[in-house]
Amino acid sequence: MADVTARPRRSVLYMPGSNARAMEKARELPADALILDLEDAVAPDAKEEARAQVVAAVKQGGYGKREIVIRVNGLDTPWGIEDIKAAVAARPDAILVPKVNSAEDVARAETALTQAGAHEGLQLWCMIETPLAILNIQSIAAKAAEPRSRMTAWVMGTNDIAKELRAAHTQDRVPMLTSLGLSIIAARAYSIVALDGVYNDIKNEEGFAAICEQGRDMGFDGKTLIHPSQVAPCNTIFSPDPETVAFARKTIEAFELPENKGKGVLKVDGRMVEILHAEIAKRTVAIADAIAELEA
Ligand SMILES: CC(C)(COP(=O)(O)OP(=O)(O)OC[C@H]1O[C@@H](n2cnc3c(N)ncnc32)[C@H](O)[C@@H]1OP(=O)(O)O)[C@@H](O)C(=O)NCCC(=O)NCCSC(=O)C[C@H](O)C(=O)O
Ligand SMILES: [Mg+2]
Repeated sequence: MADVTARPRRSVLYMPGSNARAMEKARELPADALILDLEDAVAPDAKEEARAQVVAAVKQGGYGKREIVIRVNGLDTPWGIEDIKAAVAARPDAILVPKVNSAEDVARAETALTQAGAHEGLQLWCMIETPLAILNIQSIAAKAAEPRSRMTAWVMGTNDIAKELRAAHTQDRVPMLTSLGLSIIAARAYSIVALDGVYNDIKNEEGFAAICEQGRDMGFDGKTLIHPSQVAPCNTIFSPDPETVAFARKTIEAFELPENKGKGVLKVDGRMVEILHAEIAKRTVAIADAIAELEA
């Protein structure tokens, strides 16, 4: 699988697959990625109709450079396998499987994608949202290192985590930090993209910004969203700021100067930079360039 980790995923907007207007409106929204949901946002009676609508919307296209993800129902539900077959046939960028509990669940999802005729490059995204997933986090992550693995990204399901833990949704997210932290550590250890969970209080702009900053500072690549009003602030918060990008370019240039060849530590603008900072700088510049290209 090609390296897809430097692609911007600052803002990843969910919408119910039963909501045709939302899927239409999403063609105009500046979200980096869209999740067309067949799972929890769709009532049981509406599952088949939503599946048909999502497939039609993805086949119709018009989403530009936005990454298109279909969240299917769990493989143990009455809809899961049919969702996967229909979703694979629509050729999205990724299929998101909910409530992954173990490495075996990842293997089952990979097999289901293969049996459904998944195209080369189709990614598998997994929801991390159960206590078992947190307990099994390293073995789940290790599946990404297997040859031909499609698993590239994790999405934190903070509503389900709060439900399962009987934890409160507090603004500081203290009850959630163990789950978020372990997931980030495992994702980073196995080069998996990590996306933060949703913020339910749509009207609370200050609270949303604070929680975006917290997720960014923990290391998340971006955040999942539920409403168009959350897209622009989220893009801003998860974009590297211009000063950081300028300093990153200077750092890379400094290490490339002939007189600095072979050096492990330098001073740039009065700050110590080591080779590890040059590596961080390269990623910052790659993300900034990818954002510029996406927004061009
Ligand atoms: C939460 C909502 C039900 C609110 O809907 P509504 O009251 O219609 O909102 P607005 O009137 O403010 O909408 C204004 C316009 O924006 C469009 N809209 C709204 N939401 C979306 C969206 N998500 N994507 C695209 N467009 C959207 C409306 O159509 C209006 O458009 P216009 O006609 O031009 O005026 C609703 O926002 C919603 O359904 N949100 C997504 C809910 C969802 O998908 N939930 C599932 C994922 S969350 C989850 O399960 C995470 C995880 O599993 C976990 O465990 O945590
Ligand atoms: Mg969930």
